[in-house]
Amino acid sequence: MVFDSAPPAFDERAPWAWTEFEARLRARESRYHIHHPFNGRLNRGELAPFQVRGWVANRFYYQVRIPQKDAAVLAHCPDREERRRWLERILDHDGRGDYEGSNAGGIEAWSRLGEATGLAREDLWSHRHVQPGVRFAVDAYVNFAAQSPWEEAAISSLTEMFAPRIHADRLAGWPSLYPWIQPEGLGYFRSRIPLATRDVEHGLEVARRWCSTRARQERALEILDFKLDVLWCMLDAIERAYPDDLPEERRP
Ligand SMILES: O=C(O)c1cc(C(=O)O)c2c(n1)C(=O)C(=O)c1cc(C(=O)O)[nH]c1-2
Repeated sequence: MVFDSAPPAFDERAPWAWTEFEARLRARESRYHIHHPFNGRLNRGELAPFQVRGWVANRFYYQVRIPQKDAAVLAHCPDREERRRWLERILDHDGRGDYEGSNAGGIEAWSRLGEATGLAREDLWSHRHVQPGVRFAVDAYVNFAAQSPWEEAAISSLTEMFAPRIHADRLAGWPSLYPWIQPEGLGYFRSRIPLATRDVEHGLEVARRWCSTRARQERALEILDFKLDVLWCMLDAIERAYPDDLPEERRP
């Protein structure tokens, strides 16, 4: 009996075929922050300017930490070709050359979004509006990448499978819903659609190669759930910080 209940010494289950595994990864879209109530209000144009500014200021903390997360991935990656590809992600955010024009990078583009919503540059860059829950969630993501095999960290970036739609929603809706936001500020969302698509292609290649057993495939789904929780917690904290009746003097 003891032998019957002991865990198997090795995983006897066959891995899912790639199409089945990929479909299971993609099905996690149902937990993406696109479905968070705060994102719903944001994209239906229901938020006041101070709530949009609160979202932009808090999300900026994610933006500035992403290249550090990607540097942690690089630090663990022993393969030169893979590092070359991954390095692009850091440059996409930190920029190339000067801080003007189309190569200025995602952080600079997000800071233009901040200015377009009326946030002072100093308010954005000082992170003075960043909520504890946002900081904890984002830092958890960076720490995960710092402590995991690079393939697992690559898999955690696969929430980007679902990001092109959320960026496209903003581009389609915001100009008429929030006419007070200068349209040049939306450049970040436009730039991310092709980059997210390229990143996901690479992330899926890594997942396909790394997840050669059912146990690793299940681990990948857990990792994706963790990252979905990071994004969801960020919006929970932002929603809580900026209720409709927030006193005037505490509004960003
Ligand atoms: O606006 C969004 O909803 C959203 C979501 C995500 C995501 O799914 O993690 C990213 C981004 N934007 C984004 O702009 C971005 O550069 C990015 C990088 C990563 C990552 O995990 O490496 N996710 C995301």
